[in-house]
Amino acid sequence: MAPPVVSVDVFTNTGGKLSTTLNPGYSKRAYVTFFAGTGDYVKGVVGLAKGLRKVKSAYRLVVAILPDVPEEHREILRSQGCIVHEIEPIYPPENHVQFAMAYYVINYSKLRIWNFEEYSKMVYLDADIQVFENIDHLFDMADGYFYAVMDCFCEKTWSHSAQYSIGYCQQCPEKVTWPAEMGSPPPLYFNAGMFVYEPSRLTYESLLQTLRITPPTPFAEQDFLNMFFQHKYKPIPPIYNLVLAMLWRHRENIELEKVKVVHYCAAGSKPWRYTGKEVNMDREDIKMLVAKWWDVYNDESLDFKAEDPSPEGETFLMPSIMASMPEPEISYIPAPSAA
Ligand SMILES: O=c1ccn([C@@H]2O[C@H](COP(=O)(O)OP(=O)(O)O)[C@@H](O)[C@H]2O)c(=O)[nH]1
Ligand SMILES: OC[C@H]1O[C@H](O[C@@H]2[C@@H](O)[C@H](O)[C@@H](O)[C@H](O)[C@@H]2O)[C@H](O)[C@@H](O)[C@H]1O
Ligand SMILES: [Mn+2]
Repeated sequence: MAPPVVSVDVFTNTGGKLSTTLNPGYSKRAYVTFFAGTGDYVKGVVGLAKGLRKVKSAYRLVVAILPDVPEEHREILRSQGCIVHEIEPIYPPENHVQFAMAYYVINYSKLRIWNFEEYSKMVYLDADIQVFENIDHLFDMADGYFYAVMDCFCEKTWSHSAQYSIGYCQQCPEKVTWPAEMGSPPPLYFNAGMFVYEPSRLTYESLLQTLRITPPTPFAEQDFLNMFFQHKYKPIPPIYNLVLAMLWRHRENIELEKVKVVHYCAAGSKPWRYTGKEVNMDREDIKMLVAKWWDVYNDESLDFKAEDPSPEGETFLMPSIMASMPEPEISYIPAPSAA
């Protein structure tokens, strides 16, 4: 049976402008990405900021950064119109698990973005994502759910898993059916490089509480979020997060010309590190998508200019000054339950 993918087509895209005028509450929306380290991921964030500008997104890009990001990189991001928001790292409980990629350990820090309560809804995008068409309509989806795109289990990064060992993938569940002796098939599993969520102090506290008693697993915060939001998860179509391996694993599930969001997550595909040498990287579709990323990154007309009409009529100076202040230490008093 095909998975119950939510259709997003029903939403008319007003670019957010109209909705903002009609309902001031809509101004509490933003895109958010995560950025750590001294390395070249800063290029990914700059590319993403320019990509969102190119598609005329009505909302700002907040960059949740770890303390290790050097000042010069923070300045580059501010000069590209981003709201730089420092967060403290979050570490998983002590354990000897092997992450699918060693650096995934820092990704638990992503959980801090649930504490961004100045926004009512946010769309999270990895720094290795590019947005080629406006996706502001994602903010109009019903509250109360966690929206993301289903992942693929076919790449070697999944070799630790039961799914991989029997050749099962949720993208083609008929090809290898889940054997009865292995119990019920695993619940739908999303890729955590892109998701739509609602910041909430309560959810944030609960995420941190739960993490304390949850041993880490190979896909780090992605596994954790899948477990935590299992019953709130609603799959959205793969055009909102094209995990590149889908192009050679499940080509029949992808209409490339309709893809709005590309996630350069396959080994060797980060555009700013691309050499074309790794397996599958010499494909024409990959070369085309990497070239499209560079077109946006190199386009000087997409650089932020202070005189640009700011999304939502906000001034650009105020929020970035405020956002770069450390998070206040608030001790949370739970609100009385409505029941
Ligand atoms: O040195 C790093 C590594 C990762 N990231 C952030 O963490 C995300 C997740 O890592 P990555 O996208 O490399 O994982 P993949 O999607 O390739 O599995 C990146 O997109 C960045 O937002 C970062 O800022 N610096
Ligand atoms: O820390 C866990 C990470 O896991 C994810 O990785 C992907 C990616 O590594 C692909 O190459 C795999 O093939 C795919 O299946 C896998 O889920 C997210 O993209 C990233 O944002 C982050 O959450
Ligand atoms: Mn990624």
